[in-house]
Amino acid sequence: MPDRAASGGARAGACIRVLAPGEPGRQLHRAEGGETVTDQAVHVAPAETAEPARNGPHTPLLSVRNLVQEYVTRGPGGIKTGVVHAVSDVSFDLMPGETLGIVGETGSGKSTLARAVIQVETPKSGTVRFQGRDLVGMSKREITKVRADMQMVYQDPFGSLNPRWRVADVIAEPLLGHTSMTREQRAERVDELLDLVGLRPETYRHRRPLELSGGQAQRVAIARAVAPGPSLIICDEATSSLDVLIRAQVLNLFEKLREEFNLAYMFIAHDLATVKRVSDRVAVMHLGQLAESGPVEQIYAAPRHPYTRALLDSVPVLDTMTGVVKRPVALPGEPPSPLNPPSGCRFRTRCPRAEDLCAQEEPVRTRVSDRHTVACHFPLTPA
Ligand SMILES: Nc1ncnc2c1ncn2[C@@H]1O[C@H](COP(=O)(O)OP(=O)(O)OP(=O)(O)O)[C@@H](O)[C@H]1O
Repeated sequence: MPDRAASGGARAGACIRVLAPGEPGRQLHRAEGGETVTDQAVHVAPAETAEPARNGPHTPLLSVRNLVQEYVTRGPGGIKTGVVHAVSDVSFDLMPGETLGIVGETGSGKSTLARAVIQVETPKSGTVRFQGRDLVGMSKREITKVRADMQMVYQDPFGSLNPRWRVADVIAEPLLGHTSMTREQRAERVDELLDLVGLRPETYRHRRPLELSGGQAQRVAIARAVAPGPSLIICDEATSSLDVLIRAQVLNLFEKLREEFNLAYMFIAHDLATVKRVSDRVAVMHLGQLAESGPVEQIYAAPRHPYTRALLDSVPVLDTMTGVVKRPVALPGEPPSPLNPPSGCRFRTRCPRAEDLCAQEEPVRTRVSDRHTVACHFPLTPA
């Protein structure tokens, strides 16, 4: 569905000058005509994990390797009671302009992965190479600079917008590092950004966040995220709290930004239909691990991991040919505790295909086709 509100303001082919803090003069060009993407170097990923983008260069924008994040739980007196294995040995690549959907049940580690990637939290181990540089262990100052290129949009826009500030100040804040920009230039930039996300500058620039609807506030959060000219936006349930119509508009907006600026997204969501709609590739997380990853059409049409199959079966699907709604099948049992994951395969206690081997050995991620990997001793055979 075309998003008139969102598309109305953008001037096709124009060049919105959105600058990263500390990078005077840097410009983010619309990608139209195969134009500029970023001004940073990118590195070549190891051959075993590099996955070609649909139309892009063969060098990842983001390369995550063996990422581990754990939380120590403590009881009375600060005594250690356990370790939550929130993210365990996760590796993936993300190409410029690509959207990687990340799905999984609640508690499977999606948000922890996002926080570790953007370095809101330092991971226990592993590497996060972004534009060729490992972010893990960087100083706070360096990370702040990198964040201009890697932005996050959260589920609750009101939580990330200062309620006392006017919309114009909220969006202008990431631009304040540009001492070379005058106040007038910043104001002009804010109006361009409001225009870009489909909000009339004259109507919205002076409002405060609490005077906005949820959809409008999310657009402001997106304008703020886009302001410094990022090449990656991490969306953590960014459309989950929006009603269906507004969600469609915001998804269209993400798509428009991607087309115009060659933006890449990590798109975390529970809603499998939304992930299917926006993603090029999908990574399926189960209890902190990647159970399966691959091109969206393969994951949805022919999943190879029994967990992915069960996730897909757990949502009602309308057969558009017959008009019949396929009844959902609940995922078997409760997810095991990340405090004490099962030995071997972490899904085995709920898996209909589990055999002795599954308790003894952890399955390694295996490539089942060109860009499709699965971590299962007994993967499903494609129909
Ligand atoms: N700061 C923390 N301290 C202790 N445990 C944590 C912390 N943050 C997350 N966890 C635990 O880590 C696991 C992964 O949580 P996470 O929020 O990443 O999952 P999720 O897939 O994003 O879930 P949801 O879809 O509900 O947001 C959960 O068991 C959670 O309780």
